[in-house]
Amino acid sequence: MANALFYSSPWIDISSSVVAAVAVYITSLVVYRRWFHPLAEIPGPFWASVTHFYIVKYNLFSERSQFYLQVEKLHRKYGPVVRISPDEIHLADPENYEKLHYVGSKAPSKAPYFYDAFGLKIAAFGTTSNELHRIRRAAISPAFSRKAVLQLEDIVQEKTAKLINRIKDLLDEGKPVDLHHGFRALSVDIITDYSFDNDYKQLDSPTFGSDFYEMTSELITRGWVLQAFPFLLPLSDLITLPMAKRINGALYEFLLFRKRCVEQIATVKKEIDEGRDKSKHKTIFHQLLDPNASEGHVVPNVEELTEEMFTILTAGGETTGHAMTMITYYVLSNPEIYRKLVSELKTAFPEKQTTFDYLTLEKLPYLSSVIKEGLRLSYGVPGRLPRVIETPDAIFNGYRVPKGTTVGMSAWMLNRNPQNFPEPEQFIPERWSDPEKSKRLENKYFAPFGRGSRQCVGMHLAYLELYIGIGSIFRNFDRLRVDNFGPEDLEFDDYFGPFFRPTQNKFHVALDA
Ligand code: HEM
Repeated sequence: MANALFYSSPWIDISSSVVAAVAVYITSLVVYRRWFHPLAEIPGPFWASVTHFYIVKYNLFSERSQFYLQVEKLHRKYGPVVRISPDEIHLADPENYEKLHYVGSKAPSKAPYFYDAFGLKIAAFGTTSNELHRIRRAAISPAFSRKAVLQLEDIVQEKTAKLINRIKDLLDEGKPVDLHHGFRALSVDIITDYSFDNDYKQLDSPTFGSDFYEMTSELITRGWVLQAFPFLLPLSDLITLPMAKRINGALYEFLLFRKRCVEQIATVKKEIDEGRDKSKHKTIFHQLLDPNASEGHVVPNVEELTEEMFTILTAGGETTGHAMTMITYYVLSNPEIYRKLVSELKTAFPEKQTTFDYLTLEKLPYLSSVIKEGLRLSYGVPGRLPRVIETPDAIFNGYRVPKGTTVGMSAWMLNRNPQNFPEPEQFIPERWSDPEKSKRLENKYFAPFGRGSRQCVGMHLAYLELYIGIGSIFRNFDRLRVDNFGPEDLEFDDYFGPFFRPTQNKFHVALDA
């Protein structure tokens, strides 16, 4: 009797029907995605063709976030075009880079599923609409032109001299110097001085502001969580400072940092509006708030300013600091390269001095080759930059790819292509010494700052910092050695930028005996 009741329960009938309907839906979806989808012909693993969780698995549920390495393995197995999710493909052939990254209203746009997770939808970096990007980019570009950036040279010189003095003091005391954090402190102090005329003084901190780096590293990992579960994004906006304090220390520090940015923006804007501004130099704000900054310049509102500033502070610190760290590591690990670089700098600047002018530095051929090779091997943004095809069809290596498909290429693969960079894992500045060959590589096969309309806006500033930072270090110190850091410590996780684990040794230098 009880069994009869059980079997005839309407709830059981409904739930069985729901389960059956879900099973039919999932099966049909899998069959469609794998065999009937417009990308069905594109090779790749079965699971990648049927579910987006193929990528999520590598980003979130693996020991390390190294999907960029998995993509490399897939290309080795399946060829130059690989399907990495139901509606996304990845390309390995460098010839495709300029088909994907160019200037124009029909150029592939940034993929919303990927970039919305950064929570910066109205900033030049985060916006996925080409039209909105054109407006946002026009607002910030004048502040980062080569001309505008050259006016900043004094700031870069002053901060670099400060770092050099800190290094000298520590070496005199017989202590190793933490250049992993030292270079990041340099970039953060430069960008905050440039932005607010008020730097974060990380170069004065005994640890070079390592807590700021720890906070960024801890929080950056959450980007992939928000990408996998986008419904969490609006919820994360509801977290207040007191709530964050209870939930997670890094989150609390991050919200404080964001609050501080907003307050600084409000103060600077008010001072400029009321004519009380006493800045020592023209900041990014002066540029952004000046309606005559450039033709057609639209002054951003406070919300837009906040997002732009926040992007600039986070994009401008870690990337350049990381490149300087890697360049210094590779030079010190190769005695012949170290000797050649120091010799070129000594010839150009016979006297030891505190400032080394940029216009002279950027003309030094060996230093330029060292910087290019360092940018190649530091992989500023190592993983793919996913773009959505905006034209009816695109063709990559013979495969027809319809409008709306997400297509990506990565610096990790581009910079290690053995046809363009033989012995790709070796640091060989000489590969850039022939001007014609170097130009060909730079024009077509090398894009550390991206390419096209979404190319890095901070590129001129980054070069200014790299030339002055690297030039000053190696003109001042010709007897450094790497301290307790080896090739195994170079392995990184991809959280849009390359990040090292807390357990890995950080790059330190000491005086050679
Ligand atoms: C060595 C240093 C740097 C490297 C390797 C680098 C690399 C890149 C790359 C690859 C992109 C394209 C990202 C994408 O398509 O999603 C990018 C964009 C961007 N970078 Fe940099 N960057 C560096 C320094 C800087 C600096 C110093 C700043 C700040 C002033 C900055 C601000 C930005 C911004 C705002 C964008 C977005 C541009 C847009 O979409 O219009 N970067 N960067």
